[in-house]
Amino acid sequence: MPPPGLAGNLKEFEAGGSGDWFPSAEIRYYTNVFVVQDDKILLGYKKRGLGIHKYNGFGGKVEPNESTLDAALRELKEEAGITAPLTHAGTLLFVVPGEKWAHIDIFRAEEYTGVVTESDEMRPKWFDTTDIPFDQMWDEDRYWLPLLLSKQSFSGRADFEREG
Ligand SMILES: CNc1ncnc2c1ncn2[C@@H]1O[C@H](COP(=O)(O)OP(=O)(O)OP(=O)(O)O)[C@@H](O)[C@H]1O
Repeated sequence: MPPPGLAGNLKEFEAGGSGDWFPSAEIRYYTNVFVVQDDKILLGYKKRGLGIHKYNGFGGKVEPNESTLDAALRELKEEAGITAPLTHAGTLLFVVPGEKWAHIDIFRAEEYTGVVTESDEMRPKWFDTTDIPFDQMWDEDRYWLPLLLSKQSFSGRADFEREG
């Protein structure tokens, strides 16, 4: 069974839905971009804000009147200083009690232009794909990042308890 709220149910989901699977919650849209070249993956060490002190792809909130792809390109440029042709890799939904739901579109790039540059928000670092620092990443990344690396499209939902 597909994760609730995904796989074709987006229209009902956005409308607030009904029944057990669709508690009324506002949704916030995010992007996340991973550059993969040969056996290396580019991650960023988050210096401030949501996910501080974790490694992640480059991304952020989709602004009003901006497409998800445009948002992904903008954040990649702002946070890592590069531009890249992006392929949609998967979609994730994160649910935290009492917070807006986070809908994250994840992209993969295999080439880029520009010079990888540290920003106020992110310190970029290349890792071997066999040595990804999952213990310094969001807990659920270990489940779907291997799918991104093997180019299998994915969708998933993770429900978190509140910190503490
Ligand atoms: C809960 N599980 C999660 N697992 C993995 N990644 C997660 C995540 N929850 C959020 N993310 C990512 O974290 C970044 C936050 O971005 P965030 O700094 O808030 O956005 P933005 O750059 O717009 O911030 P400013 O408002 O400019 O500070 C963004 O890439 C988003 O995709």
